[in-house]
Amino acid sequence: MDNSLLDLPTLKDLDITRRRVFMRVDINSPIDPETGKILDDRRIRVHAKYIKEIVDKYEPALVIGSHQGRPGERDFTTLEEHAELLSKYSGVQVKFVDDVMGPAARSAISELRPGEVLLLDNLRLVSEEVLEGAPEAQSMTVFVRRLSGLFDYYVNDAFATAHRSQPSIVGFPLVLPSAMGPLFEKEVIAAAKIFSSTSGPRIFILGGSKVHDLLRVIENLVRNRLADRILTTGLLAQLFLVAKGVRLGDENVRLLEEKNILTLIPRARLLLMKGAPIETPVDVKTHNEKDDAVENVSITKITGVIKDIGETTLEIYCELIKEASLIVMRGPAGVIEDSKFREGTLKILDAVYNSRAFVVIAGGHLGSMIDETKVNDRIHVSTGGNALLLLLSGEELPAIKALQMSKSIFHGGKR
Ligand SMILES: Nc1ncnc2c1ncn2[C@@H]1O[C@H](COP(=O)(O)OP(=O)(O)O)[C@@H](O)[C@H]1O
Ligand SMILES: O=C(OP(=O)(O)O)[C@H](O)COP(=O)(O)O
Repeated sequence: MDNSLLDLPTLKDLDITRRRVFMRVDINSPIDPETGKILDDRRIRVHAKYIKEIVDKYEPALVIGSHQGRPGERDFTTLEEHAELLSKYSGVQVKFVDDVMGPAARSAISELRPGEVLLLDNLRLVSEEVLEGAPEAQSMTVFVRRLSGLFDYYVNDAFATAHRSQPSIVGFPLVLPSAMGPLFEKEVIAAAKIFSSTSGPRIFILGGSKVHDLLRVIENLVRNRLADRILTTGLLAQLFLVAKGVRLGDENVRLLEEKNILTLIPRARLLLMKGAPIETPVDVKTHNEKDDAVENVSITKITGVIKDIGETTLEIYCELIKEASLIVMRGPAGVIEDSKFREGTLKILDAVYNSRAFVVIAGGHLGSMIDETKVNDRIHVSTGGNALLLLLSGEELPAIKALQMSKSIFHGGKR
């Protein structure tokens, strides 16, 4: 990893005391698909602590923005509950406006006084925020042009979204003096130490549902020879099973098709043919919706919808985990929203806690499954998922590039 990351501008390089600040955070959280309520508020708790510190130290008029889910997905919600939880955990009253850049948001921002905090609604309610583009183009969006004039400074504390080249991440740094926030800084410092702290087998346990990002991570890991073993779980495992010629059954293939994952098969096959150290499950837990039955089946005899990795796979993966000196785990092994399919993730986490390895646990859903009492100096729990993995695997993250551009445009920043 590039050590120049540690030269990114920080809050010490700006003078935000009692000034107007727009801070991008990532309080994107797992959501109960039935009730729309937040299932786990770990990211909110972490950000609340830093928001309190910033308010106490600098008393800015602090406007916070975050996304939640993606349009069209069931976790795409408004941020009202997030504001309540931020207030509860920070002890600072966090106002909420159900608008992003319209008249209601702009007047709430203008009326905000030093020492007060306002949360805007889900930034992805603005269609421009969902599109990726170069920083120069994003700085010209209506979104950035409408809001930037209302602020003196921009702070990016959304490390977990640092891999998205979206306006709230890369647009504002080009038009406002900018810095990374305290959580972003902590994550970058921790990431810089990860590979230097180990020698010996490096095992990546990769799962969850964001398969496009993960395939890019795996390609980088393989190209840069950073992984000795990659244990796949979740929807990622299904991609590699299909790439190996395993028949998953119509229901599972349909889900992969809906998520546009089947288009990735040629790239997955190429990795396998190159001899990439990618392991796939030998059995899975399936759910049969007709009779609500849960079965543990071999991958040669799959019926029903795959919801978790199977028992034999767990035994093998847990055995392999014992060999590791570095473990990077990202994404749950199964559909953890349903308690019947949490076992794979929980048992792997247990093996990881009990290993001798230096451990990195990355991402929102996985973070929600950790047992905080097991976390010690050997275990780094990152708020970032794919952002951290892309950084570790050698990519330049758009958020970091934009902060570097900002530093050269505004010469470090003080206004
Ligand atoms: N076999 C599976 N089928 C469908 N979804 C899965 C499967 N395994 C895991 N998932 C889903 O992956 C999602 C979490 O993935 P992701 O967002 O990539 O993780 P994180 O938030 O930790 O970065 C969860 O909503 C979970 O239901
Ligand atoms: O949860 C996130 O990423 P992650 O699943 O890689 O941890 C971030 O909030 C980014 O969300 P996105 O992948 O919808 O851009």
